[in-house]
Amino acid sequence: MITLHNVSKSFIQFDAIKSVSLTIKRGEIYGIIGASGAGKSTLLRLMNLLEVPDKGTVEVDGQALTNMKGKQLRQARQSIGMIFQHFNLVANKTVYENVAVSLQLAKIPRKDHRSRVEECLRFVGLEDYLDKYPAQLSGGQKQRVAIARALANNPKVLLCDEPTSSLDPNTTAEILGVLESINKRLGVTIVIVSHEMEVIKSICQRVTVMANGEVYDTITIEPKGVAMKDSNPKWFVEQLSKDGDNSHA
Ligand SMILES: Nc1ncnc2c1ncn2[C@@H]1O[C@H](COP(=O)(O)OP(=O)(O)OP(=O)(O)O)[C@@H](O)[C@H]1O
Repeated sequence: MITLHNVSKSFIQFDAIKSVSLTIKRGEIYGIIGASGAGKSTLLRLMNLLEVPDKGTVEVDGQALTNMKGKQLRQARQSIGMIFQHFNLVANKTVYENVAVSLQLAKIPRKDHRSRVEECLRFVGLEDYLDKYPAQLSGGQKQRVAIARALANNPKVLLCDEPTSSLDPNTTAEILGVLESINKRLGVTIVIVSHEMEVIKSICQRVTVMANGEVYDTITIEPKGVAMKDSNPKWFVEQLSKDGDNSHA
């Protein structure tokens, strides 16, 4: 579903991503973990070309994004939703308007907005919050609105950049539940960047460990979060074996 081939990205002489190749399968919930500055967010943003790679190719759902520009790229991006740690809602727009922004950008006729916005808000359990403003919502509710906005154009992929890092443990579990149901009920492939082992263990089927802009390893996680070692990266296995631990990678 997502294939990166020898992708590199530098910022002013700093090599943030160094020739990374990976493949994410259709229907997976896939994690990216690593220490601060390892390149996790940059790697995620390369998957929808929010960051343009200096070298290498990015393919999503059979489409080579790295060969596209302008309108064609904007259209391809509509099948890739994204959510962020700080939600990125527009403060002076209502919940309804925040979700409808996605439909406006996709040039969906206005007459079709209401039913689609309501459907997406129902999916995340916020159908009664249409007229509220972001400041009137809890962190978890804000993230639900951001998820509804990301779902509005029926994406095939949802990219999540530290989606629960601003939330308390209970709200984190709720949001992970929403992401799981998007994956199961809607068949959306999900990629989650997180520095929290608990998040990765509880929801992901595979995880790539990033270190210094490179893939350190890719691990399969069994149901219930037990590591099934494709190989034996000591650091990662140590982290996985820490029970109920919230320590940062
Ligand atoms: N736009 C940019 N301009 C310059 N340097 C950047 C830019 N974006 C990222 N970097 C640098 O690239 C490296 C990787 O950043 P990235 O945000 O991908 O790491 P990360 O693993 O997500 O870290 P964190 O967990 O702290 O968010 C860092 O050293 C960062 O300072």
